[in-house]
Amino acid sequence: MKDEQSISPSHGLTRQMQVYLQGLQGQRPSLPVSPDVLEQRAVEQLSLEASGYLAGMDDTMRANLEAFQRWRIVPRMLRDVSQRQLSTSILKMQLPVPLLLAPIGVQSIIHPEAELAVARAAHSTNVPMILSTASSRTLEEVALALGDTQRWFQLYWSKNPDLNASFVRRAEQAGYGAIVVTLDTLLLSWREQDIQNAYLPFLLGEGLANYFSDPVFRQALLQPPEENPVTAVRYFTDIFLNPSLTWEQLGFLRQHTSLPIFLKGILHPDDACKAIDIGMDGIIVSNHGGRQVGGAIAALDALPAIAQAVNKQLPLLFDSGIRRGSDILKALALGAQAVLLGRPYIWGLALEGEQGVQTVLQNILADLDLTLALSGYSSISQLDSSTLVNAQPVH
Ligand SMILES: Cc1cc2nc3c(=O)[nH]c(=O)nc-3n(C[C@H](O)[C@H](O)[C@H](O)COP(=O)(O)O)c2cc1C
Ligand SMILES: CC(C)CC(=O)C(=O)O
Repeated sequence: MKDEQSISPSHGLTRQMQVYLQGLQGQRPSLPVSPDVLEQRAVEQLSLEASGYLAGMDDTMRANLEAFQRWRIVPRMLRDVSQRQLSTSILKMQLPVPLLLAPIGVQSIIHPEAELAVARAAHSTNVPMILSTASSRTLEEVALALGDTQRWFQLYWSKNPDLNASFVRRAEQAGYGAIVVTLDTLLLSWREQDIQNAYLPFLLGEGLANYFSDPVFRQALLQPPEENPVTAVRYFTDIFLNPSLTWEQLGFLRQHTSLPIFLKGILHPDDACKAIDIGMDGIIVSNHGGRQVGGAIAALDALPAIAQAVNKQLPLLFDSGIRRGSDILKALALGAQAVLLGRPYIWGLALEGEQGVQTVLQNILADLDLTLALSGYSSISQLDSSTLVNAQPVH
């Protein structure tokens, strides 16, 4: 059972009233409601190094946000929207809302409770969490904090096949319901701020909890990471980057798990078709929040052609640039079945820990619920390309 914070069908109205009633008692929301102000406040709170790492790269990130601005919702009137349906199902998984928490590594640089705070907020709101391989807490600890909340495990495919198999085995044992293989980070991009700050958290041993706790990883070392962290970090850097990975090798994963496999980082329709051909279970259209290829296509701009190519043959998810309810609605209208929320929940974590993540989730879902209703839809399943118009800016 979830607590009273979990999302109900009339969540938008309930949340709005709750905030206004608190206002009557002289209480304003402590966390900024506007995503822009939220980001700004989080940046002020974090060290230069952590905020630079979180930001990543500017150019593609800006393109992601601009792409959302070009699509506009065309609201329809008088269609009885008193009951709203936000739930969806992906393969055999029932999602209460079309939203999951994107895998974000190294959360210890943001807040001391890191992924545990996020997991507790995911649990109280009943929003599924995708845990990064590069988490600061082990996948088993996070599973415990999540309780019965749905969880998926994101896999960074290292050069050590036994380690990859071990991660997948551990994820299965800890109740993760899907494996998300991230394809766009086989090398780290040229991140100007991190290079300027001479900062890479992994070199300081941050974000390596799953590695340091893994029997295969430990076996490859002469001394355990607790005794010789420098060598352990060096071994991590030796195996993490894996630019020789090819489509053929994905078959290895199939042999090692019966869990559904999602590929994250697809931006070309031909790659989406390849994923179908080799028997993958789902696709996440994403440009990693603009953090990997500077000058890349905005993820939202890639979505319509991929949705057309996939033609509902497998579930299509989306991330990169989701900031408010209308963004979720737009991505669903363009063919995504659900979206992943990235940085906004981390800004909440930076400012107010578990409570901050919970508030960010409640706000964006309230916004989605109200935007859906005001646009004339009683269910997210009614959204399609006719919901939107592409309004190119006039120069
Ligand atoms: C600080 C940071 C760390 C991330 N770490 C991972 C990761 O470990 N694995 C992964 O697949 N994606 C990672 N991502 C990418 C997110 O999963 C997601 O694709 C991206 O944040 C979505 O864009 P948005 O932040 O604009 O919503 C990371 C993103 C950020 C901001
Ligand atoms: C390099 C990863 C371990 C973390 C990540 O995906 C990111 O920083 O974007």
